[in-house]
Amino acid sequence: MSQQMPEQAERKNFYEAIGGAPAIAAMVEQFYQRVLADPELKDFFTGVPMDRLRKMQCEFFSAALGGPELYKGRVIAHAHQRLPIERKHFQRFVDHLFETLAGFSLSEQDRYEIIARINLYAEDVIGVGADFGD
Ligand code: HEM
Repeated sequence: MSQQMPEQAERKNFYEAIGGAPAIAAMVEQFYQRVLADPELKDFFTGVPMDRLRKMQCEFFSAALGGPELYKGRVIAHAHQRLPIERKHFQRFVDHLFETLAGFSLSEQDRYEIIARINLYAEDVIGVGADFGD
């Protein structure tokens, strides 16, 4: 095989691509500025200690993007189980993440791949405490 795809052949380490721990911290900071400025989302965070949440999110994103930090927070489903988060809230949250990532050294494809990873948690976050339908 003469053709190789060095970056695509293995699961890409986005943690390195984005610029490691300092970039993750800056990204999380900018991300929550957006989330807390969103009238559809900000009320979810009333009374939440944001310093702890930012720290937890730094750990979470580092781990999710292939970095060395361990996520030491609660299981994602447990952390959100009392919150009435609907799909539309989740979508806005992810849209803010996508927009925030645009300010970092990632291609558009990288950003879509990161969003795809984060979307894996949708069912853990949405509706656990909101929708007892059927
Ligand atoms: C994939 C999407 C999401 C991920 C990966 C995520 C991740 C996290 C993490 C790591 C924590 C900290 C857990 C801990 O304190 O141990 C947390 C807490 C929290 N998240 Fe999310 N989250 C997501 C979506 C959302 C959405 C859509 C909302 C609301 C619109 C939301 C609202 C909150 C709130 C209010 C807390 C604090 C809960 C508390 O301290 O009781 N999250 N989330």
